[in-house]
Amino acid sequence: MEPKVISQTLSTAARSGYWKYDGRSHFCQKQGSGNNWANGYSVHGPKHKEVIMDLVQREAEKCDRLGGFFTIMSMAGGTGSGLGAFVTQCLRDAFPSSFILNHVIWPYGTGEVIVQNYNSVLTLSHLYQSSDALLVHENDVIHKICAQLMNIKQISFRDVNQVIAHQLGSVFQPTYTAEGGLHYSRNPLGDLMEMLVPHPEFKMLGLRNIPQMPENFLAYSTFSWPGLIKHLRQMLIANAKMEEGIDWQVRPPCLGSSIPSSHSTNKPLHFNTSVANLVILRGKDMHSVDLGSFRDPSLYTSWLNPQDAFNAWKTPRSFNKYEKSAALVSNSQFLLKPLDSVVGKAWNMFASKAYIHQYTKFGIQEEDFLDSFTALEQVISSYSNL
Ligand SMILES: Nc1nc2c(ncn2[C@@H]2O[C@H](COP(=O)(O)OP(=O)(O)OP(=O)(O)O)[C@@H](O)[C@H]2O)c(=O)[nH]1
Repeated sequence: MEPKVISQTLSTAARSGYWKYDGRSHFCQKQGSGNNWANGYSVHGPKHKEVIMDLVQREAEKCDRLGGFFTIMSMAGGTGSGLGAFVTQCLRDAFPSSFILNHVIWPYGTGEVIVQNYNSVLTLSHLYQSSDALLVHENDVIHKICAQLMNIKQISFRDVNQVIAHQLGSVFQPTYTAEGGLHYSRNPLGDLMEMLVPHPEFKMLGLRNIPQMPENFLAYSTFSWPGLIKHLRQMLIANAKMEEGIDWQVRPPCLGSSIPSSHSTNKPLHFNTSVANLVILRGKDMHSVDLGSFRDPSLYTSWLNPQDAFNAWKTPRSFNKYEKSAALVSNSQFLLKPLDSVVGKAWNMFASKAYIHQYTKFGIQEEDFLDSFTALEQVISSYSNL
């Protein structure tokens, strides 16, 4: 929201020499939302709706074919979270048949904004109503990747953002989306939703990729597809966010029992059950890769046909100097623990009515909080019962 931040972003893009923002395509105000969701959602949102939506409309009209909207926002502050949730709702109203994917930055677990759990609960519950899917990046996880895989000593947001950008690029750079296809997808957002979001109750998407290492290590490393796929699959089922420290003991539950898996009590602890998965392979010989291990029905919930639950996109073009690389977007139980923790912490604060007056003064009532808690408890319960 702040002019300094916006002008820095504009000039960084222009300086890159690769691309720049249209000089008129930005919006800022003198002040942000003071880490208050209600301020962003109930004050800044309605006040600036017209200007913001005019800017969006102008961009949309430039498109021959509008694929949809991809928003980038944090949950812990007031602007990304509150204004972001408000704008997402406006997009849904103004473009009812367009795809909306919200890229959401999950705050560090500790030491940031005191009301971050309130802001996160309000953001998630509102996005769950108006968005098609939420692609989540946890700052703690990316920070760990910077430290352990990228060998960065003093980690800044710039480093964190570079890893996030790499991961997003590994999904959204052009690929062939049809089996054996030779045409790049023209509708990546739509294809992504079609493959990963088969039910509106399950909208949480997570992203993992392999390999990830400092650029100067690449010249000395070789990778085999079977090795990469084996690691990526174990990262999925053991819910490891990076290739280091994977728990190799985690195994899929045995199938063949007569009890439907959703009612099964014998699921191994820590096994990460999926609704759907999408693997994206980039680099040479990708056509020969055997992805059978991702088609294993025991990885998935019982209510979806396993054949529909797994898809792969491929391209022979290597990505970002990696000769071979694989990314996995999954709709799975990966976020259950962090979600449960955020909701639990927010609930404890709410029970003692801490800081609630900061929200009621901008028109967000206690009932709004209760509705948000209920909505997210439902999401937690749905994912738990996969
Ligand atoms: N990954 C990443 N996270 C960021 C970055 N900047 C801020 N955050 C996270 O965003 C949260 C804070 O929200 P901000 O985005 O700074 O706040 P805002 O949306 O501008 O809202 P106000 O400051 O209240 O106007 C914290 O969880 C930060 O860790 C960034 O450049 N990269």
